[in-house]
Amino acid sequence: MKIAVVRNPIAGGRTGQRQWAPLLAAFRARFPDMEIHESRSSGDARRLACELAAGPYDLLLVAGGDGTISDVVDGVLTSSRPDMPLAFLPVGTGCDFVRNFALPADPAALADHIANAPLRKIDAGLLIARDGNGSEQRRHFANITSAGISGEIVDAVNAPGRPRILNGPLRFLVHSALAMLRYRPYDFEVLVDGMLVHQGRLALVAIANGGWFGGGMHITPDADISDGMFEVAVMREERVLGLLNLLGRLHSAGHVGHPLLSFHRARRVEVRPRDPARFPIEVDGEAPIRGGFVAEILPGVLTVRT
Ligand SMILES: Nc1ncnc2c1ncn2[C@@H]1O[C@H](COP(=O)(O)OP(=O)(O)OP(=O)(O)O)[C@@H](O)[C@H]1O
Repeated sequence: MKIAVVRNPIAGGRTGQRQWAPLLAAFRARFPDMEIHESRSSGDARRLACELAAGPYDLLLVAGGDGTISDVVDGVLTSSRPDMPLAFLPVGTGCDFVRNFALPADPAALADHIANAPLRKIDAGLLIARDGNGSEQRRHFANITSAGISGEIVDAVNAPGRPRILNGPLRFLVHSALAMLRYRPYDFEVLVDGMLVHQGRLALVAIANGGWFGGGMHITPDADISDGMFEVAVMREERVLGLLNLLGRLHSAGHVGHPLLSFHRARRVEVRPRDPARFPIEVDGEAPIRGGFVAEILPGVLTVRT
């Protein structure tokens, strides 16, 4: 099997560096001809994946976190070979997307698993957004697109130019707390397959292919990456304390059944904010866009070996 690895050398920070050496050794032992290609800047994994998908490979192995997987998925799906098989080496801070697969933690076991796993098809999402100038942006995503307080947190965590005194989970925690202190609910409409399911003040809407975001928060426990549908969670909490309480329950999925939450299944979701300029969207843990958007499920477009 001819394998090209797309590696983000900064994914996971110092922990990611430590995880990489044993992974590399185990995969080199299993696949001696494996090639390694490193992303050079933010978003560069997208270019690499697009180029490598057109190359003589049987598999692209993504070594990175959710942002890297998202870039690679967008690169492959916009390449000349969108059915290029993908597999994942989790080296990141949150690594939420890979939680949808029961991957072995041990590097040698993971290499064996990938060598023997069958190819299968899973869904991906397509985000279509309009920026302040009205120009359209399209972006594929692997896991979850969400907007509201989550967009604000991810925006703050990833903001360029912020001193990186804090790293990894602690950085996420501090920025979450700061975003909560500043919290004002967002005013928007959510349409699910053309039906208005909410209009007014919301904390968060999550449009999910997979089940987890925010480093292990099980926001959409019923999400299935191969059912051809999004699972949509709408959170209507307006008070900071109530929101903290709800977010605190997410890791154990203890939010399900809460009166201020509703879940929907859909192929197409439209989100229309009253104030697009104050409306950060996060896509697979990155915050590239602001404003209103449409998300469409693309059933079975990704080929994975997991
Ligand atoms: N060479 C590079 N230099 C700087 N940034 C890079 C480079 N390569 C990729 N990136 C960017 O690094 C960011 C973080 O990557 P990634 O999301 O994979 O890791 P993570 O944040 O540690 O993990 P997770 O998203 O699972 O929490 C992404 O926005 C990606 O575009």
